[in-house]
Amino acid sequence: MRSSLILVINCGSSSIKFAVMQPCQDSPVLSGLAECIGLQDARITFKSPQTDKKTVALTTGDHKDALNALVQELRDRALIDSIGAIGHRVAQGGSVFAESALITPTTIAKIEELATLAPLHNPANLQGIHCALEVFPTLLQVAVFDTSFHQTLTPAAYTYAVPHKYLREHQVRRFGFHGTSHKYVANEAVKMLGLNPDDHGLVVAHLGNGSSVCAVKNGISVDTSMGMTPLEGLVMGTRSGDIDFAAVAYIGKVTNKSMADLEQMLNKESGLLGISELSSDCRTLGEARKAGHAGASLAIDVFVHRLARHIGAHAMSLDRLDAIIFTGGIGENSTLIRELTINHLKVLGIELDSDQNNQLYGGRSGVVSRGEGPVAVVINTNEEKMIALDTDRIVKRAKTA
Ligand SMILES: Nc1ncnc2c1ncn2[C@@H]1O[C@H](COP(=O)(O)OP(=O)(O)O)[C@@H](O)[C@H]1O
Ligand SMILES: CC(=O)OP(=O)(O)O
Ligand SMILES: [Mg+2]
Repeated sequence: MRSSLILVINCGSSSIKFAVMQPCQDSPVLSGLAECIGLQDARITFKSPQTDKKTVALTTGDHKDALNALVQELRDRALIDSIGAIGHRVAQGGSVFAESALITPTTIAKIEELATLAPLHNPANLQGIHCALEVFPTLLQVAVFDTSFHQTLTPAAYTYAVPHKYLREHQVRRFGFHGTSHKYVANEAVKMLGLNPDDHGLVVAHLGNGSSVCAVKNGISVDTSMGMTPLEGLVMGTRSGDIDFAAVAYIGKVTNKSMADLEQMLNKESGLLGISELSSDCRTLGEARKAGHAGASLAIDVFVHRLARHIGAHAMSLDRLDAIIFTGGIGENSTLIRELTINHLKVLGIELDSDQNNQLYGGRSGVVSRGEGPVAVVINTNEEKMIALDTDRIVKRAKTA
């Protein structure tokens, strides 16, 4: 397996996910999660199918420190020489990148230009790219964009109702995110449910720290809830999702907050965390709700209400509705969020199968509804596999060009 492994890097601002993949396999040979990047107690945890979890404290806690710890682990496991290429998740590819791209100085310059359109994500993604170029200077590297899958949105779906010159002159439009995940689970759903690849309609709910809904018609994204940046749409861990801009302007006026403060408030202090005044983590909120915490209860109710509303709205962008798919950390594991959401979907003819729902978490997928109508399904996403496959394809193309 010499030089046949792909290192997948998904760099966030405070965490980095790594996976060492064989492109055609579902499970990683090694996975890693660096947490609390930039903070004092930064650490990295490694997992492989053969060994127990191993956690190492990071010295400086920055992105480069985490990558160096990963390199050491790859050396210790004699995997370092088998890494043939690196795939990076990049959130915002704008209208520039309709597909994954080989990382070159031009690609980096374009990703830098697009950073204002995904301020929480692209700068962190770029840090990962720069560090990886330093640490692995001889390997080909590929950027895989969240936005590529949504390049099929029509102008009706991506245009904001603001003066058109802002789209013409400044690219102000909806792009959508989580495309790698939406594409993967939609494809899995077609296989799992035996749907016709040329005649199906799905609504995918990717629910993680960032969450979005996508309407997929015959394998193609036709609508999605995130917009120009990953702030629009659903309620998220710390992001508000949809909000009346006049409400934000009013908050700015009564608190003297600047535009930058307001952006920070909507991205980092809102969502589940902002409503509950407790946590952004759905697990913590589920437990607190059971214990009678009013803020946690309200946060979950608002999350579910918004999610059900977006699922219903996205169904209207399809010609037929075969299935609603739950994926991402919350979608795959929270039986509570699925139960509450499916109970909101009666108008669509979807009825919860409680027994099935309560059994699907921790990596198990399947149908969680009953009856004749569209089905509700849990499918585990695998962005790492998609990134590895695309990286492999782009690198092979570059080598034969
Ligand atoms: N067993 C669980 N029950 C409920 N929520 C869970 C469970 N496991 C993970 N989650 C939630 O999933 C979310 C993180 O999802 P994930 O997809 O890993 O995030 P990211 O967007 O960072 O990739 C958190 O809100 C976490 O609480
Ligand atoms: C685009 C986005 O929201 O990504 P994440 O879920 O990783 O925050
Ligand atoms: Mg995610």
